[in-house]
Amino acid sequence: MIARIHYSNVRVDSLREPEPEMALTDVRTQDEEQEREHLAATLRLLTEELEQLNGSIDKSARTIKEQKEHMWTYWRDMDSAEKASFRTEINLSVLQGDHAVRRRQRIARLLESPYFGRVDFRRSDDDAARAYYIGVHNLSEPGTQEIVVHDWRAPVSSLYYDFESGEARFEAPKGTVHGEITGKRQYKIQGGRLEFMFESALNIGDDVLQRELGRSADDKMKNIVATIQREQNAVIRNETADVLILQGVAGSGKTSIALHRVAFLLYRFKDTLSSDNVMILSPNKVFGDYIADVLPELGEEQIKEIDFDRIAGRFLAKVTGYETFSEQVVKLLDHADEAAAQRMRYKATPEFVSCLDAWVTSRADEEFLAADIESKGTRLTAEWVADMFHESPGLPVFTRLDRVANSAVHLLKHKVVDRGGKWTAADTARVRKQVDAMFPYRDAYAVYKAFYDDPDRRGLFKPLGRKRIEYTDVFPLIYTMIRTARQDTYGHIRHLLIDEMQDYTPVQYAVVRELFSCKMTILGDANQSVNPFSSSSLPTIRNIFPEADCLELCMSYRSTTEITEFAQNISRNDKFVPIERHGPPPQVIACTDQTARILKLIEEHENSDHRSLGIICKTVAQAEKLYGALSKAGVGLTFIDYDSTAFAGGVIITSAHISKGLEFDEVVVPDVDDTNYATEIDRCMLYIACTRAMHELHLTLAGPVSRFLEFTSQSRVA
Ligand SMILES: Nc1ncnc2c1ncn2[C@@H]1O[C@H](COP(=O)(O)OP(=O)(O)OP(=O)(O)O)[C@@H](O)[C@H]1O
Repeated sequence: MIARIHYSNVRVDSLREPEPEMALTDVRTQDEEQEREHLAATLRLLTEELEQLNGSIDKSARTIKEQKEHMWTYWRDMDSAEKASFRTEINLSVLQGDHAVRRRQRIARLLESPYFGRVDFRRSDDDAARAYYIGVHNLSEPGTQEIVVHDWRAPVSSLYYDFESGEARFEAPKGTVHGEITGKRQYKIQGGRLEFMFESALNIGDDVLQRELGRSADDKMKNIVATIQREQNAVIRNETADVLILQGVAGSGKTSIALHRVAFLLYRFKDTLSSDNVMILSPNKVFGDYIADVLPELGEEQIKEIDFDRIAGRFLAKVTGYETFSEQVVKLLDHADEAAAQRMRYKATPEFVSCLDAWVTSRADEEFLAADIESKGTRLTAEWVADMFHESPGLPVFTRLDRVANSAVHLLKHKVVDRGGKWTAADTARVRKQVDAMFPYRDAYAVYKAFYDDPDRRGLFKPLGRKRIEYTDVFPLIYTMIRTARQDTYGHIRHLLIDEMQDYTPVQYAVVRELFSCKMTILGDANQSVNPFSSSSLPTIRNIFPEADCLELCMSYRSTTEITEFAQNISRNDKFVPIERHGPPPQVIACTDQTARILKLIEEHENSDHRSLGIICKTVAQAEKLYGALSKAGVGLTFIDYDSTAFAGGVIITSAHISKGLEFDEVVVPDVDDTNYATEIDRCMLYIACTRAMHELHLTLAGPVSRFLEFTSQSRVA
């Protein structure tokens, strides 16, 4: 085995300098031959490791079974120390078994494709270059511990992503290693077979990237380790930022990169960070399902997910009913009433957060009125109460009131009992009532409501009937709850990912800051807001996190040049750099019977090589109606609405809002007439819908074309 591995770690300088009389094709053949042998040797090593792991997993299972049988047989005769020691032994065996199972999963992945790249690097203090093969996981030769495949996250692997031929360096644990890259190769290995190999002196070769981008969409997001680009690598490997803000145009790989960043951080800080300590704040459950495979593919456990609706549920379930974000978006798409828009705009500013914060915190000083507390002939003076209350100025007001009440109950109860009296639960309740009466508000809801009594703010709080508040009040109210009473936080989370950052307001960020005191990666695209009245711009988010590192991704990878240029005409972003990849131009199809035309597009799709088609309507109601019509015609398609939890392949029908973050080989956008797409929010939806397409985009309409598509007047088809 050792000899095989030594052979495979062939010194590449000998490969690079062919004998003068050798023809180039001979060198290529020789290179390919050596690569095939290297692959075969690596696969042998993996197979041996797999067999060994299978053996140790079987052994672990047998040991656990025997240990359990032994424990049950002698359980009665064991003392508690023996029982505890037995349990520890079994737990240890289970842990070892789990570890071996995880390792086996990694080996199985490597057997499928052991590596995707190689970089030949000569250290400055070395005469010859050495080949470093790079894959999804590490693989070492068991005898020598020599690394045969380097994990893509290892320090040396950054050479592959960051440098072209020539001078290069990487950060090793002992300091910077300088040297020279003498060659780079990329491989496509599938099912253990070398399908192709590229020599690439430059950055991760265009050829491989083009092949990857030209592929059909999967029903799950896939990992991109083989083709991570340099600017993306900078985001993934940033170890220093406590908060990292990533602004990226549609399709620039923000979500992919954020997940790869998590995998990198889990590897880099494996002693202090585990997947249990990382959470993603995602826009919805369908999106959560779509991204669910990326981390497991990279050999990491899936991370927990949360969304703002669930945070709202946790706080408000017992307080009040409330409108959800999606209900707000639906309402806005239906009809944006100016007064509601004004309320949203007002509550979407950083000034609103400061103003609410100042008002809530000053309530304790301005409105708490200490009074005597009396119970069963015993009394605590107002001075005592005031001293007690002012002893903890840093605590939220209701927590301070609780402290006063608890201390008062404690003291009074002792006095009464010392005198031979009795103290009951009703006495405790009476004391609490007296303390509560010293502050004019019963709870956070009352405090929040009173904030709008100020003449300047009248009319800005408008509940939706009894016991139901607008979405725009949900997070201000939760913020008030946090500022007025102690709340449980997500203390165990050490890294939080926030996707779709533009959709969250400063007060939502204020809530996040209170609940998560951890490092964060915040990503989004200002052009993909779904609520123009309350979206946050990059400068706004930067102001909320002044300590953040801000990075930007401008190259878009998802769509063909034709689709990205089309989408740019709907909503321009001058920083946008489309990748050079061509396909058919988007079609705007004017027709009298859109359903019939869409049925024809579905039929064409089913006869094509494409795997997914997204029919993206402006609203969920429109999607549901069209779903009914298409299903009636016998088409098999999946309707996704706000309650859906899973993302499937094939033909999908949904709304633009729900399609955020998803992608399809082909997209159909129905009803692109000027009644349906007329307002700013409609423009956002149209942009989101069009940018979901990877290879083909079709838009259908039956009336005058939307004002946002006037640029297509020359190219419409009937
Ligand atoms: N370096 C890369 N190599 C291969 N594919 C890439 C690369 N970067 C991005 N992609 C692909 O581009 C597509 C878009 O990626 P992703 O969904 O992460 O982008 P995004 O910026 O979050 O998009 P959006 O904001 O529009 O939802 C995906 O198919 C992803 O695999």
